Amino acid sequence: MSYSRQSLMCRCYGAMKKCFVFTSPFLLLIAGADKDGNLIQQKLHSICCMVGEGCKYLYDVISDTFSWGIQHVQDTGIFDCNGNLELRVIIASVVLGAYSLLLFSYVWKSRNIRARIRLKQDSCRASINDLKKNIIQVPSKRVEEILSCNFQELRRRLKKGEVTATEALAAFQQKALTENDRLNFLVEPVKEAEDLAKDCDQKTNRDRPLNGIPVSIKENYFMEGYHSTGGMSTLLKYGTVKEDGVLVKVLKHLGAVPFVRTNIPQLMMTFECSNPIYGCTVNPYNLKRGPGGSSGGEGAILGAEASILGWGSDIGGSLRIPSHFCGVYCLKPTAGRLGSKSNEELDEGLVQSLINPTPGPMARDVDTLVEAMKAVLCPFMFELDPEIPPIPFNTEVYESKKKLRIGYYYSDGYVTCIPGVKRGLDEALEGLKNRKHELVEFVVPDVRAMFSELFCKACFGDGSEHVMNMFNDDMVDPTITLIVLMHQFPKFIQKYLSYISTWVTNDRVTGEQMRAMLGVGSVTDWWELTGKVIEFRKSFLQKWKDLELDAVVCPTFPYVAPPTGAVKYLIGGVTYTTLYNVLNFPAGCVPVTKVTAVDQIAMQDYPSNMAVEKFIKKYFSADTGGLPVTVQCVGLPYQEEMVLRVMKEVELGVADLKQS
Ligand SMILES: CCCCCCCC/C=C\CCCCCCCC(=O)NCC(=O)O
Repeated sequence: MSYSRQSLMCRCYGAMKKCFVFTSPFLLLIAGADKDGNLIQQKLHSICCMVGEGCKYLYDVISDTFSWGIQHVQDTGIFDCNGNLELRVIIASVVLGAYSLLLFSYVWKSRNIRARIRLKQDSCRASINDLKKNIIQVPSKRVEEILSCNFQELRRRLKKGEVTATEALAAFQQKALTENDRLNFLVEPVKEAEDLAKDCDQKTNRDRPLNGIPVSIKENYFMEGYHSTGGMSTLLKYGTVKEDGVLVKVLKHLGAVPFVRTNIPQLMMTFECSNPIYGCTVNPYNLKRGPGGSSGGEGAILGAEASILGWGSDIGGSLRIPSHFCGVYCLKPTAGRLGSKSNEELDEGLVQSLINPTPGPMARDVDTLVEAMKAVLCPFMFELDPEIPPIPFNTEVYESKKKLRIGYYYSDGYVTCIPGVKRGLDEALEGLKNRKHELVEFVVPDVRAMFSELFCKACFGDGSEHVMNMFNDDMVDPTITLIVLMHQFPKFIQKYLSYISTWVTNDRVTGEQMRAMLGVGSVTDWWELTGKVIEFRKSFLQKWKDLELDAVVCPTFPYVAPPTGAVKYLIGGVTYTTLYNVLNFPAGCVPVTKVTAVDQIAMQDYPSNMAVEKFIKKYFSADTGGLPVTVQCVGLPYQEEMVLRVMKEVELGVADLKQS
């Protein structure tokens, strides 16, 4: 069945269900009264007896509710109950029958969904067990030797034939399987990895830029023969992908060996890495905490040093948040620089063109990111996707020794950063100063309005309708139940709830976000929104130009890895990352420090005015020792090389500080 027919059916079913659920209590009230205002108890009773004893309880509840309802109607005198008794019996039976049908269809559907999920889980488990049984045997000393190499060293050894691609693959497979038992970052291994590695071992292939390098790939990347679901089991129905996406094709062409597919949050629009198909991934530094998302599986596998180069994606922070929580490096390029044909359009209809997602690399040092970008920005990719601007990596910008003028800020004006994050930025700035760069304070514009009025409105412009239709045929992960449940209510109730939530949380952003997720009303509204985004970009750019900045360095996120299950209370933090998606500026993360006991004690002075701050105080005052902190380096659109240069400067600056 086509996507659009499927989507139309879901929409109809959803609308009917909503309509029915909200009107039927009134129909039942009308149907339940006879001319004296008494309930048609006997008749209902006999119907219920026919269905069996089990319904008796239901009948009692309904009957009591009717009695109360009718009494209430009579007391208020607004309904004179002179209708036709038989008609009411029919209405009552129809309503009850329809409820039973709905219940039955719900149970049936849930059964099918569970079966679909179980099937996929079984096949993933079998794949993992298969690899465990058949993994190429490499002596453990050799494995350790390979795993201890950085990217440059591993590439050099592979090129010289000192390490074979097959050995490198086996070493990372072994490490990934071991770490996965602890962290659950694996969706499934890539079955053809061994064949790809064997091919890399041919002498004629050794000069390829990524020859023999094992790479991990986020689940939403298209790979022939694999499902790409974004954690939505409903998308399993469309089967496995028929063709590799652009980046996978490019990586294979360059000699890389994709060896595992990694986990994501359900729908990929939050940063709690959990979904009903593949379960919950945890943080390599603290198993009670999350790795972030949506590229959370990538964060965890790289943080656990079970991969050397990974590929994720980002529309609101999905590369940067897991990098920050797991202490790894990443580059979120300008949306467009690596195209959009690698991992998007999981489902037609989920595409909007105002704020675009982008694929990007994740790694364990800046050099790997640089080499990855140099490699993929190649004629082969420009030919495959002519929409990608054919701009190769600008080595001159990256290697320039020119002193830079760098803007910085400690707060974006909304959620205050915890002490460990502030200290991380202190260290990065000190390192940059020591390397003779000029630092300039930078004040960012209103991020609250940016997040709700621009980011949420753009990403959920259809009032989250398309997404909600997908949930009609899926289980909802507990990490997003609340927000999905809220969308079941009619819009006017959601609006009402949004005002209550502003009042309860003492935070206007929560309510504004809820209203923004109700979408825009018309094409005119969408154009207006587009105008606002353009205006926001223009005025930000002007500020940047006025200060003559080369780059900006700032916190990646206001807090470190949160306990699993806590993200729903901490969403406000995303203003730090979403800002650079709305602007479409490239940004990367560099790990700079880890939370200390002193940082934890300093949490006593953390504000607790808004609910989000209270939750931050609750979750980050203890048990955060040793959790990584990164800083975010930002550049102007299409200046990925400048971002990488600043990242390198931060990396070197912080390393110097630690040595001195
Ligand atoms: C209607 C149900 C939607 C449930 C999703 C929760 C929504 C929370 C609202 C806004 C928060 C935005 C957080 C963004 C996190 C980063 C996501 C991201 O970059 N995804 C893109 C990708 O993975 O490619």
